[in-house]
Amino acid sequence: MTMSPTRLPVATGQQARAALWEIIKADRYQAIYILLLYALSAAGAVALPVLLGEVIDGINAGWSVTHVNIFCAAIVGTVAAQLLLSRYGRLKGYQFGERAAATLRSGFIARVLSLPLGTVERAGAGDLGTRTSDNITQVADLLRRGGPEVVLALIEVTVILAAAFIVDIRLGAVFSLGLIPSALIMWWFMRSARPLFLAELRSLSEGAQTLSASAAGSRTVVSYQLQTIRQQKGYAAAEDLYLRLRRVIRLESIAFPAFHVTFRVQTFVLVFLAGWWYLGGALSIGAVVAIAMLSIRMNGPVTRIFMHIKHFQRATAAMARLQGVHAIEEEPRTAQPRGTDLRLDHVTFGYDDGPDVLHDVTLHPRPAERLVVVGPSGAGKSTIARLVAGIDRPRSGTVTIGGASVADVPLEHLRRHVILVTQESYVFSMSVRENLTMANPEATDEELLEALEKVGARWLAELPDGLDTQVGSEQHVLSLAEAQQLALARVIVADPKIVVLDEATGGIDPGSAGRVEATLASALEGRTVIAIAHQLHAAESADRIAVVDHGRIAELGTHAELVEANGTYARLWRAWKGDRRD
Ligand SMILES: Nc1ncnc2c1ncn2[C@@H]1O[C@H](COP(=O)(O)OP(=O)(O)OP(=O)(O)O)[C@@H](O)[C@H]1O
Repeated sequence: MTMSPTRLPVATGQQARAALWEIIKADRYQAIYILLLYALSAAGAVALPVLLGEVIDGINAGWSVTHVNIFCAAIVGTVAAQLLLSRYGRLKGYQFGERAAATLRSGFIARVLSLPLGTVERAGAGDLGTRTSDNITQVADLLRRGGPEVVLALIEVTVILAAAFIVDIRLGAVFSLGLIPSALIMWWFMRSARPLFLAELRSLSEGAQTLSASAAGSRTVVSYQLQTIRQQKGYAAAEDLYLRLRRVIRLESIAFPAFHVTFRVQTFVLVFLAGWWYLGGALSIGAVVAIAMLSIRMNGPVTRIFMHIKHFQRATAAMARLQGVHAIEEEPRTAQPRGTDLRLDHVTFGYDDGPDVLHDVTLHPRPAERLVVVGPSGAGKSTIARLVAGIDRPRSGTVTIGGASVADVPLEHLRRHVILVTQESYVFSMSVRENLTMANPEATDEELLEALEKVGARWLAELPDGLDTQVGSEQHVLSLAEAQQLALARVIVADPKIVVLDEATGGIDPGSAGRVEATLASALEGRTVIAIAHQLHAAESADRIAVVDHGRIAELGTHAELVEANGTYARLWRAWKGDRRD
């Protein structure tokens, strides 16, 4: 279990904004159409005060009733059209946002799936989990709601200012200048909030990481009595998140009131000036009413912009985390194996910057042999399995299949020949059939049933819809043992040349595990099987046994040879036999 993951990178704000812009640009014709709709709707909205001002001035100037009625009908028509346009524009805006969010989501998932497996694994479930859930949701919300709202609001602001200039050029100028302090506060808030939001998101992901690591490794936590340490780590993560959130709230509690006060002051100054000029005879009463209504109307879009800026900043911080995965170096996998001969030669390996955990390991599993790897906990058995499966790459030495470095073989090619089954069997939320055919879409129902039979999955008979039963976390939940049987059946269906079983029957009760392994062994007859085992029941029947100790192959031979040699294996064997007799 890895308790301290290697963080995935985070892109800069500029890269995040550029990536957002690219997503929007991909649907630019729709974007322009929506902008036009917004502009028309905003123009309709500001036409109301301007027309009303005209009517008031017209009444003062002695317009006829018909004249006034025509103007009033025009006002009603404008309001109705504006309402329809704004509804339709919003609908289009949200649809645009949904499409953009879908592009973002699928792009991110595709990128994560193309990353080196070791990198994804070591990033930890918390980091990846928050990126794929919270962070994507934040950006998607911006694209589908916040973004269209801010654009609409900006257009409204521009149109209101333009209308103010039309009503009276001096008032238009005062109105525009009066917005500068509010704009400066907005700018200051944006600059100060971004690092705080980034820190908040990082803290959130680390909290999630701490929780998921404790949950995933709960058995280790309990057996090593680590509950208090893990609990303290959880409290520390929660405390850190609390402090980060407080900083954000403190900033908001300064910026929001400051913004509202400056905005109110400018409205007051504007209306005061308009009144003053009216009293001095420099402005008509219609213009005063129009400017007062425009300044009241300005409150809506400006407040919306300010409210959404917070979401915009949080979303760009989230986008920076999503874009971060693009900064990870690609490992081009282009090697083409000739055959499936597997070899580990003088392999040395260590995790990240840590010390070597494998030293000069040389192992040549023979075609179709069943090689059981045993050894004490932490000796390096699973690490060998990961190297054979191409998840990690050796620091020195080579792991090859058909002469090509395993870590350089394209994954879709490698998975046809080498499959690793670990104790953590994942059940996909789909039918039992789909869970199996993902390994071989051409497999028939008979082959699937046969595979399930071979791994002892008798529970299938009890499922309401047999192979069509939907399984997974939100459907029919399979137990750990059932999930492992499903994973093993998937291997039989995939029919690869090399199978690496890393404690693959660990979740099945010891009585059944031996039986499942025996049937599995016959099902995998003719394949090279490397089985990593804590229990030695499978060792006796293996073709050869490799004993790993302190990252080295300490012994290699048949059961009889190793018992005869009276070394580590013989000791383990005697202890295991003894335990069994007790
Ligand atoms: N992701 C990781 N990051 C850092 N060190 C790791 C990681 N995984 C394993 N190690 C270390 O590498 C060494 C070998 O671990 P490995 O899991 O291969 O041993 P193992 O023989 O399979 O043990 P077990 O039987 O307990 O699973 C151990 O010292 C372990 O702490």
